[in-house]
Amino acid sequence: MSTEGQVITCKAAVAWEPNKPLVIEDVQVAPPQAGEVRIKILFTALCHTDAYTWSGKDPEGLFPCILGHEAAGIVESVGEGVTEVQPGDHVIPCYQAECRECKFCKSGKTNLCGKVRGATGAGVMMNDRKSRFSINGKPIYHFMGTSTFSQYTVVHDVSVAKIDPQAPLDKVCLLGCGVPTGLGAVWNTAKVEPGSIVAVFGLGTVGLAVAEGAKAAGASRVIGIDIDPKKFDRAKNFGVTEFVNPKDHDKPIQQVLVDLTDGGVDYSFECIGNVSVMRAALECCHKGWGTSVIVGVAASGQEISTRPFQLVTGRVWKGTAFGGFKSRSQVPWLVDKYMKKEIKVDEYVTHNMTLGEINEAFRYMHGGDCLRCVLKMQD
Ligand SMILES: NC(=O)C1=CN([C@@H]2O[C@H](COP(=O)(O)OP(=O)(O)OC[C@H]3O[C@@H](n4cnc5c(N)ncnc54)[C@H](O)[C@@H]3O)[C@@H](O)[C@H]2O)C=CC1
Ligand SMILES: N[C@@H](CCC(=O)N[C@@H](CSC=O)C(=O)NCC(=O)O)C(=O)O
Ligand SMILES: [Zn+2]
Ligand SMILES: [Zn+2]
Repeated sequence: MSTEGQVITCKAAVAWEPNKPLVIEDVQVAPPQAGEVRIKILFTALCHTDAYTWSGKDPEGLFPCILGHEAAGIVESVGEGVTEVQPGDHVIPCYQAECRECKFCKSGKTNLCGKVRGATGAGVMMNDRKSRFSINGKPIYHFMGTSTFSQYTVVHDVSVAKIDPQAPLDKVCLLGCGVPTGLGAVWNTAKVEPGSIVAVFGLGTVGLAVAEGAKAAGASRVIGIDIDPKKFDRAKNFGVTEFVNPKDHDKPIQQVLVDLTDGGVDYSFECIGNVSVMRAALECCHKGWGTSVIVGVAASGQEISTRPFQLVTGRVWKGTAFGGFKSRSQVPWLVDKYMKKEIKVDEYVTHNMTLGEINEAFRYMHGGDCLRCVLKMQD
């Protein structure tokens, strides 16, 4: 029986308050309005950014909300005026929209899109500035324009990437955030050249994807830095050629790296969200040209600092969101690359669980062995 035009009641994990366990609730999901798409979510992974907002440290965090932004599913119904997807299409919801019409999209200089960002940051849909989620009439905020910890979600049409229907959704859900972020930080933001020396701070999913991207770009050395020595063995499979544990050294880690590389690395990537490490990542770069890319998300109130002399003498400090990928245009391309075995995805999935086990899944995520935990969303 078609559910088009009907309110759907389904299960979702609701964050009622910061840091309190998520609660599986029966949630009412309203039909999509003009320019909106309702998606049946089949699989979602957990990302550290979900945990960050849940912790209460995200200045944009609103409660109660439905978190989640790394997922894949099938279009259930579309609102008026939606032309690029239809019911039955396999899709990845994209927290970074791409409208192709706004000043940002037309600039050719960024993957950021301005069309719906104001609404997604306020936890509502652009049309009427209201939520499509409610529990017995009480509105529940959206998150990052995706809210994939729900069996059904409503997103803006500019936030939907249509993908190859043959692609396994329990794997390609990862292409909604962490893996593209690392690959794109190397390919789009830094534009690493063959022969470069690269330093990757933090060997979680994002850092490993940076290493994978650097290897593919022809880097001569990929130095992985992590305080957890358990990370090193696995990282070799993703392209890391050398390991440094800051705990093994008395000197500041930037000095250790400068000494190891005859003056500094060509490119560094901070994939942790720690502002002291961001400084070290900049200062381990080679004088005259070294570029450091901030990928990690630091909490509200945190600030970066360095001596301006570091920049005067030619080092460059950059940041990246979703690895600079244009979501609707390039996520399908990434799925195709995965299908052709040109990029890894399966290797990042270390745990598979269900929506009902989501609190336990977050505990695994914070444990050292987990890269990505994928939740099966439907019963
Ligand atoms: N800019 C963007 O578009 C995106 C940013 N992120 C952010 O990227 C960051 C990394 O994400 P994941 O890889 O999933 O996290 P993760 O927690 O799996 O990996 C972080 C790694 O850093 C290591 N680490 C922690 N403190 C360290 C220190 N002081 N020195 C060296 N290593 C240290 C940990 O042992 C861990 O291996 C998070 O902050 C996340 O929010 C995630 C996705 C997109
Ligand atoms: N609301 C947060 C923003 C955190 C942030 O920087 N998010 C990244 C994506 S992290 C994904 O896992 C991003 O792409 N930012 C660009 C954007 O438009 O949000 C805060 O204020 O700290
Ligand atoms: Zn993420
Ligand atoms: Zn746009």
